[in-house]
Amino acid sequence: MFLENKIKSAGKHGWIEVVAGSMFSGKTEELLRRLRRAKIAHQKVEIFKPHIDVRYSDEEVVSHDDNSIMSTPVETSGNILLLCGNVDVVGIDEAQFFDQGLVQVCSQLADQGIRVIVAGLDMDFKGKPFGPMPHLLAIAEYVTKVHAICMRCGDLAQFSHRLVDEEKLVMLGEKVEYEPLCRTCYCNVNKK
Ligand SMILES: Nc1ncnc2c1ncn2[C@@H]1O[C@H](COP(=O)(O)OP(=O)(O)O)[C@@H](O)[C@H]1O
Ligand SMILES: Cc1cn([C@H]2C[C@H](O)[C@@H](COP(=O)(O)O)O2)c(=O)[nH]c1=O
Ligand SMILES: [Zn+2]
Repeated sequence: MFLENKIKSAGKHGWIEVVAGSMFSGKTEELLRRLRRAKIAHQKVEIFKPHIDVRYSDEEVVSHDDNSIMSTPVETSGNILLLCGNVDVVGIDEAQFFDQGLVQVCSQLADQGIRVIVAGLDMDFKGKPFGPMPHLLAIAEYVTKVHAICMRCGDLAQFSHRLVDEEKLVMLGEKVEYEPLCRTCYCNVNKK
């Protein structure tokens, strides 16, 4: 459970929160939970996602459990800065798909007094750090690593194993294309 500071009583200072983990680990659910609570607190919230993420909806951030919130799809991280006038909280989903400029954008927003909440895959299907996520994890004030359930053994999973024969880094997908695995099961499937 993440406990929010009170933006108003603490004065105008910003910070970066990162929610990271494998696919199906609850990143989007946790992002939505934090954003809904900010809205309940009457804070002005803007939510962004990369324009390529159109799995469930063009304009919404949608979790695997079908919870959703309206968002603005953007082509580059720079567009986020242009769309953040007078906001208290900025939410960004699928951060791994953004360009490296997202790091500077998040820093700038936090420096301006905005609470920035970023959710994304920390590793790609090869187990390598994904896009701007490692840098964001390094500079964030608060980091939450969430875990899925391993589809082979029921342990905690931190890897996203690709089930189809495709080598390109970006390939949108769901349960047909990916399964979350623990370290032992991920090592076993990659030995074969
Ligand atoms: N193997 C799994 N481990 C955990 N949750 C799973 C799994 N498969 C499906 N889910 C569902 O996915 C939900 C999390 O969805 P979501 O927040 O969209 O995850 P993420 O954004 O990390 O991919 C869980 O609440 C659960 O109902
Ligand atoms: C591991 C991995 C994933 N992807 C894609 C697959 C999904 O469309 C998203 C992740 O969505 P989620 O909300 O975290 O479930 O990313 C990819 O393109 N490349 C990869 O290596
Ligand atoms: Zn396992």
